Amino acid sequence: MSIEIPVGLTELLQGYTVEVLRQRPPDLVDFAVQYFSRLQDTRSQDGASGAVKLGKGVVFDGEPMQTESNGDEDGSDESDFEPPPPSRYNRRVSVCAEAFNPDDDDEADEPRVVHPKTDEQRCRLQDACKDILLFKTLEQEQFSEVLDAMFELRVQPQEHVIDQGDDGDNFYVIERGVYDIVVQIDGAGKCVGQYDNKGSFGELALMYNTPRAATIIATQEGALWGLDRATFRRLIVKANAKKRRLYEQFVESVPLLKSLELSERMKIVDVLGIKTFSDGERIIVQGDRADCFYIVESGEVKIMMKSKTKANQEDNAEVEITRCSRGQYFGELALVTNKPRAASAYAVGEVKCLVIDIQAFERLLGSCKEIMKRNITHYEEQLVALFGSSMDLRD
Ligand SMILES: Nc1ncnc2c1ncn2[C@@H]1O[C@@H]2COP(=O)(O)O[C@H]2[C@H]1O
Ligand SMILES: Nc1ncnc2c1ncn2[C@@H]1O[C@@H]2COP(=O)(O)O[C@H]2[C@H]1O
Repeated sequence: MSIEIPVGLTELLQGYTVEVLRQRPPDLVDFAVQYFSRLQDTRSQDGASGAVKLGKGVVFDGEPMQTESNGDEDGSDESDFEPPPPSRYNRRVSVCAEAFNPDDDDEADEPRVVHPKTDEQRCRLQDACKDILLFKTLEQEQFSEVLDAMFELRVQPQEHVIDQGDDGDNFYVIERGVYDIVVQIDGAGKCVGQYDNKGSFGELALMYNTPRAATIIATQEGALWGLDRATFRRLIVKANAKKRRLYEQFVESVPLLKSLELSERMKIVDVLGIKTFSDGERIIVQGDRADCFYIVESGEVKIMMKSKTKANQEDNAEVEITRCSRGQYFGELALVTNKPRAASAYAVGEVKCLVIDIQAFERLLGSCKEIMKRNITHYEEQLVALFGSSMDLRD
């Protein structure tokens, strides 16, 4: 007997499930009542009759729905659609309303945003974006769309690029400059980190429809590339939905992450990038400054350290310390101790790693640091066994 699934049922339940995972309400039934009542209210406000439009309308932590115009009314041609760069001084003032619904196909109809660039600008933009983890899971065509939509902006010392609590307007990629990350803790602003001439910020408010989670202040004159909220949601959030499907299960199986809540693991999936390395490629260089953390998804990684024995020190020989395979992590030590990389890492055969940047590591893996710290003792024992002398790996 074949069962016919009513049109809209999958989307309806998916929307509800995503909200549950996002908000983790204590009572699922109460939450369902609230969710579906709001959905119905939104539908009647919209005068919607047939298919249920999920996601865009149901908000629990904000105000009623505010849909973005698709800008198509004037019938303008995609290719000559050229909006002015969204202004940082002209922020959305209401709490943004779209719920997290990456599978909403309607966004595919929104006009493509294009900010024309000179060859010189495009070169600088490509260089700034080459290591941005959130872009690593985009198809080539989507990545080109993102680059087309980005716009350049200059910032002055002490300028606030983002203020905590504001609505999210843009995502930013750093071309140059140093930026403090300031978070309000117990009523006082605390600098919790810094971006130093690379990286990106401003993704959280756009991904989860939440107010900005930190204030970002330029400490010197700098240059940024902005990506508007609509393009970010249409391309990056959508690619993230695919990433969740691909990596959720794997991330569940990583021993280090077992102690985290499901929603925390999903947040890790949302911000991670995927990098592949060919046989023999150096992934980490001993002595370098650290800016990310790795989990092996496939293949094997060889950890090598410059020898500490006198005889070998002269020819600077590297000694193999250990290998990491699927589900194991490396590159955490320098992030935990604030020291340079303690060893080098090389791909053995083709290797695929999940990569998490230092800011996301600090924000999302804080509670795993104890496990990592305990492992340092094991590292020290390994080094004693290999080199015959102890080494101080701690901060
Ligand atoms: N510890 C942190 N807490 C919150 N946001 C952070 C932190 N470190 C970096 N950020 C970035 O600061 C940004 C502020 O705006 P968003 O909340 O949109 O996205 C945030 C992150 O990209
Ligand atoms: N015995 C060891 N000593 C130091 N690093 C090790 C050892 N075994 C594995 N590693 C990994 O090698 C990585 C090199 O970069 P990090 O210092 O950031 O983090 C290090 C650890 O993750």
